[in-house]
Amino acid sequence: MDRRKVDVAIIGAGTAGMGAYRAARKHTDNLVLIEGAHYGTTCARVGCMPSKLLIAAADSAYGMTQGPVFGVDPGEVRIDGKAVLERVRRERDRFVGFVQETIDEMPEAHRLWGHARFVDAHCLVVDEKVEVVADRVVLATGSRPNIPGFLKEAKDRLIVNDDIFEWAELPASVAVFGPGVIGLELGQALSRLGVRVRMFGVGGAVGPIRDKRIRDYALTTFNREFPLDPDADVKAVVCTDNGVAITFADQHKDEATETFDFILAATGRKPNLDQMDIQNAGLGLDERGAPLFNQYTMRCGDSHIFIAGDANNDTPLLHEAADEGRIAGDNAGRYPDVRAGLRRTPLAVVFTDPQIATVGLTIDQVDERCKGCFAVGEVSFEDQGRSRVIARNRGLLRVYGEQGSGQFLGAEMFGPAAEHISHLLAWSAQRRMTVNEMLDMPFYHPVIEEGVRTALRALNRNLNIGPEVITRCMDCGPGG
Ligand SMILES: Cc1cc2nc3c(=O)[nH]c(=O)nc-3n(C[C@H](O)[C@H](O)[C@H](O)COP(=O)(O)OP(=O)(O)OC[C@H]3O[C@@H](n4cnc5c(N)ncnc54)[C@H](O)[C@@H]3O)c2cc1C
Ligand SMILES: NC(=O)c1ccc[n+]([C@@H]2O[C@H](COP(=O)([O-])OP(=O)(O)OC[C@H]3O[C@@H](n4cnc5c(N)ncnc54)[C@H](O)[C@@H]3O)[C@@H](O)[C@H]2O)c1
Repeated sequence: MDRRKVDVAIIGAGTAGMGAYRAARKHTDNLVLIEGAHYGTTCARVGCMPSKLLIAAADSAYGMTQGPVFGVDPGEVRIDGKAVLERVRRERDRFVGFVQETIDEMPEAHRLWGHARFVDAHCLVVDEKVEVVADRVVLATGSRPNIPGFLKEAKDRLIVNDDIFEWAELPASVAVFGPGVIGLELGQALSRLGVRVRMFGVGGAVGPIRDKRIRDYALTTFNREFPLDPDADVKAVVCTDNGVAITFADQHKDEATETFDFILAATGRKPNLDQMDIQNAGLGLDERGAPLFNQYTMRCGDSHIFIAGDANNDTPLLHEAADEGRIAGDNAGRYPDVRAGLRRTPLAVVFTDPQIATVGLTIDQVDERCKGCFAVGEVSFEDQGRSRVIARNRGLLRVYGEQGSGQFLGAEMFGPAAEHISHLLAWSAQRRMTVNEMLDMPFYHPVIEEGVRTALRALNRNLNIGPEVITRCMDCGPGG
């Protein structure tokens, strides 16, 4: 077996691993980036980018059906599934190509191909061919779909997100298990592209929404497009000659059986730590077998091992993976002089229509932090001026603030332009702005952000800081 001795070994060449590599390289040239399956990153290959490309096609199809609202008749809308999927792949391959170029620019000695596992805390074996003895290690192994056992009854009709982007044609029907982020994004997109979709959940959750009023609004809205039961009673999943038959209790609690071409498992993801003999690394593990780590240094206990990205299952989002990779790589490089890195205000966006966004603390976290002394401001987008003008007037925004200080702490939104509005709100939260300070900022007319001002004014009033809110106030133009 070949043997290599390095200062830093990074396992996984995804977003977190590549970020860790760049940061560690500022400290040492004796390092290696180990990849066992694909270069290109989950984000570009099968995650953020191809999913958003599919959603863009679905948005376009849906937008055409909305033409008559404005008196514009697009004629018959025909969806060419083959062309839709070809564009998804073509653009996806461009993004993957950019990542591959970055990998190609790395010195060959810094790249090692193969699956890594721990022999002991410093020794890794890669594909049983190379032994890597590393002074420090970064774990950036990402995650993969977590599929409940009963779905495996669907056999070759069971798919995960990766498979959709390889389809040559759109199927006629898909049952989606898991109305989480992936299920909602891909399920709604398929539905808008003409695929019959039914969605099954457990426990009542809808995406990442924690605020009950927003969850209920979103559930009603999605159910206008496709059936979504967030707490479904599924009795059987059986593979037949015609597809996969699912027997479930319908909305009247009667037993119904419906057959689909495929089942999409979107039931959460699990870290890729289970096939690498992590127990040999000598780390403190939680009840699920994942290493305990510090969120600011990414260090596992007081060890020489750091963990970043989806592998630590903390906040499995792209920008967090990038930040965590950079912090982990920098600390692995500078070890033992470990430093705390910048962690940003929580921000997540789900690219459904309307979009879902979560910012800062959830309503339960606000309640806990303020010991009940907080208030909520709300706006409905149904009568909001700009939203009505462009016929995107669906949704709710709820903003949370602390009594006394008047500090803005967080928000949840299901509504138009949430991807943009959530940034304004997250930036305000990170700057620790008060609601008054946010209301001092300029608001143009007529824009969707005027709805944010309405919610903030309501919040200020409910905090007993601002004046009584005037219903349909015309000072700033109609529909604010
Ligand atoms: C369908 C979908 C849509 C998404 N959309 C968004 C979005 O819109 N916005 C957003 O912020 N996030 C989104 N995400 C989440 C985002 O893609 C991930 O948080 C991010 O890609 C994680 O990066 P990572 O570096 O941790 O993992 P990865 O990019 O998965 O990299 C991990 C790498 O480690 C390798 N590896 C694993 N084990 C070993 C081993 N033992 N030895 C060697 N190599 C190994 C793997 O092969 C892989 O290449 C989406 C995810 C999915 C699945
Ligand atoms: N726009 C984005 O930022 C984006 C998009 C896609 C994915 N992601 C990231 O990827 C992560 C994983 O996404 P995900 O959608 O797989 O996970 P998730 O945790 O968001 O959703 C999983 C859903 O499956 C449900 N579920 C679990 N077991 C089930 C069962 N047996 N039957 C039916 N439903 C079941 C859960 O209740 C939950 O609603 C997300 O947490 C997110 O961080 C982000």
